[in-house]
Amino acid sequence: MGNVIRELFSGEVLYRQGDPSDCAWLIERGAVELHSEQGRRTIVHATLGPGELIGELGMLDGQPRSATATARGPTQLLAIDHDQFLERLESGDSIVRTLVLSLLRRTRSILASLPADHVVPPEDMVSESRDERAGLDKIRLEARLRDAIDNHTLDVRYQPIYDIAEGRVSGYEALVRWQLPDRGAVSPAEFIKLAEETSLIVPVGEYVLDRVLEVLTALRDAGTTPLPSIAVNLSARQLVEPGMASQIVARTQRAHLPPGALKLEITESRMLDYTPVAAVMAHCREHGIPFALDDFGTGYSNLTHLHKLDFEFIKVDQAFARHMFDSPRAMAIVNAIVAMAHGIGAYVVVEGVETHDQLQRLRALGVRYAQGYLIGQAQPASSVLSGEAGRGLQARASATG
Ligand SMILES: Nc1ncnc2c1ncn2[C@@H]1O[C@@H]2COP(=O)(O)O[C@H]2[C@H]1O
Repeated sequence: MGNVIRELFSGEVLYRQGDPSDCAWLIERGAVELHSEQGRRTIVHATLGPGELIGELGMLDGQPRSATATARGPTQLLAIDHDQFLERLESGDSIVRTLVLSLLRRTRSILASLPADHVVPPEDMVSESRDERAGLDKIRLEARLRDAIDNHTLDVRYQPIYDIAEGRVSGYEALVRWQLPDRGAVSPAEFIKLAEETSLIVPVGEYVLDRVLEVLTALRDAGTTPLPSIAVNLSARQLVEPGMASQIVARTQRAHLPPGALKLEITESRMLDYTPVAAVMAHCREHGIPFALDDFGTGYSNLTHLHKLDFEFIKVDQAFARHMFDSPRAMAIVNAIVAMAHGIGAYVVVEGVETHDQLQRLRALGVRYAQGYLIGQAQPASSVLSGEAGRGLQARASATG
């Protein structure tokens, strides 16, 4: 992945007519003039400004650049990745694909037949509908996400998980956070969903995995015993992405970590094809990587998952802990999940634990693990490394235990 954000000085050439096409660009600031040589004449086709795309023709059909692009004044551009765009086009509706490709062919033939002195005035080219603006915003966010991965500005935080039976923090869940200077926090739901639309989700997953393996390795090297486990969230879609599982296994083996140090939490927001997921899970498990089913009891995280796939941990959605005392039904459901989990040899982790009363009740129900604000919020790697992330809160959680 090259530079996602490109700054050009006035007069700098972005590319020349005839150059190979690798990506398109969104103009963020400044202006770009497009011109081509026809015989001895230089024809200026247009000068494009903020919010406009350039280079989309070559990106779409791989033909060489139809014109030379030169910055007029200091200009900032965002790269639109060729592979990601094509993945979207290929996974899109075949009717939309046909229309886009037909428009592309037609545009090329119109451009080829324009009189030599024809200049497209900028106002004729811009018609930003609401849909188009939403598309540009997505392009921007995606480009910045690629930039964040390249420049390591995604933040991984660690939320402690409390082992109720042993009375200590025994592990963490890694949670990825993304802060943009001009936008504030971008919710993981938004950027993970965006990344999942293309294979960009693979480098996001690898990024988090690498940070987690760094923390585990540092803890091990510092002689921390017992070594806490750290869980990484992956969607089943991510897990079956070609090469993902072998990458996970290879990286974990390279780190020489004991079995169980790295866990994977499967989050699911849609229906699954179980066979490939089961195969990948079996492969990881053989290499000492256990699995947790996340958000159990909501959305698509259902009994069929437990029937078809083998999980070592079931994470009960926080809604159940929250309503345990005001709803006997919620309490009965947690109870039933614990009984079921024991029946299939899995441990239960209840999320969203906020009070000592909840913790006490979960202990009485035989729940093994708790996670939530009572135990601790997500904290930086430095607190995990210093032991701080578990210690004080652990004392608090066990105070009434
Ligand atoms: N006549 C034109 N008016 C506006 N933009 C153009 C014109 N001709 C080419 N372009 C843009 O200039 C880009 C040059 O590289 P591409 O051929 O990849 O994609 C082209 C379009 O984005």
